[in-house]
Amino acid sequence: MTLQNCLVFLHIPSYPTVWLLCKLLLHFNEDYTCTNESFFEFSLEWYSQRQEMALPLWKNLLQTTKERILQQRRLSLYNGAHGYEEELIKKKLQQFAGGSINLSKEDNGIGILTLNNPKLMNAFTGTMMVELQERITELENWKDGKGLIVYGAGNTFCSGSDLNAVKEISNSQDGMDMCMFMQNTLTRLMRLPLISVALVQGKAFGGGAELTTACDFRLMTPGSEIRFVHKHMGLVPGWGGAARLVQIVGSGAALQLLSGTARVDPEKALRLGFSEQTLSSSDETRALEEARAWLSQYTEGPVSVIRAMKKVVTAGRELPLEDALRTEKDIFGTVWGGPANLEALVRRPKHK
Ligand SMILES: CC[C@@H](C(=O)O)C(=O)SCCNC(=O)CCNC(=O)[C@H](O)C(C)(C)COP(=O)(O)OP(=O)(O)OC[C@H]1O[C@@H](n2cnc3c(N)ncnc32)[C@H](O)[C@@H]1OP(=O)(O)O
Repeated sequence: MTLQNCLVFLHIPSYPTVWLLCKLLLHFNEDYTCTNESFFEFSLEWYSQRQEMALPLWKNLLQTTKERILQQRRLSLYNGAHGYEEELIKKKLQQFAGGSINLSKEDNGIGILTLNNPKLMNAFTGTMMVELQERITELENWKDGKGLIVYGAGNTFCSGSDLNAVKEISNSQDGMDMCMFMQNTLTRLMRLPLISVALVQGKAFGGGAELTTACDFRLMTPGSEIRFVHKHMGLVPGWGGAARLVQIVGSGAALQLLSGTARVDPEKALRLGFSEQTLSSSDETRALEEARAWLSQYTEGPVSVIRAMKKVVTAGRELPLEDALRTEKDIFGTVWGGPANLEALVRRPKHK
């Protein structure tokens, strides 16, 4: 990290600590590179040794910035250490154009994410993969968001990667890059502090089936089908679908669905606990309305509480017990004595 990067990265162009930062980095020539963490460890060490010099503000800034870096690291599954160069990968993916990923954020806190490439059964082109990441970044920054419905245009969900693009990136490096990009993206989707539902109409095949596993819930319309067809492609899931499927239905059922490329219709999905409900209509508009109604029973209530609820469940699902408990404590602290809590103490609701 050079001095310029440091300053830009730390976003502290005006603080007096720029002087301190320059002092520190003067020890190193311009080409000094460091990992973010080693830089902050060194800085903290350097300043803690010169206690009288270290401005409390500077130490707080460093600590906050370090936490932000670690948070950013946590958000991203892969990074440079894994050979993951995101900007290069995005450039490559953008060579395969077509379709779009649309997002509408509604006043009631429900987002509607539409996979829009109906001519190809909503198959994911390279630009759609990049747009999916852009929409998820928007959702990560949507502080009023409580719920999300993911569905496909043209009354079908998604038939996986666009096979025309797949042919062009069939070499190992490009395949691994696409795999890491989509795993990063779907992990961020899964971790959104919103309650997410995949509305499955028509077909959810291959990567499309994997996308359904990155949502908290699945709702299916009559006649719809989820199918992990990877074996027929000489593949295993690459977008994280296997790891998530095991968590949802258990390893036995997951192995049968993957190695048997079973057609999962709404009845089978209910039996497996893979789908929450079979909707009554397979009409696109009515199915979306039914999905909204289903989701609203869980997103009713203060946005801060709904988002905190998803966060504690994510912690319980992903962290070792003691870390999950500590995270729950921290999240509890954000709502205890908050506006919704205080208002409820006045209202004294009866839970009949
Ligand atoms: C990590 C997994 C990931 C990867 O490896 O990168 C993948 O997801 S690989 C792709 C896995 N998906 C598939 O193999 C599905 C292939 N498609 C089908 O099996 C069928 O299309 C269908 C989904 C069962 C629907 O069949 P049907 O209703 O008969 O429609 P058509 O087959 O006529 O499709 C209409 C139109 O759409 C094109 N199409 C469909 N899927 C894809 C796709 N994945 N990539 C590119 N194009 C696709 C299909 O070719 C038709 O177009 P035209 O031939 O121009 O009419």
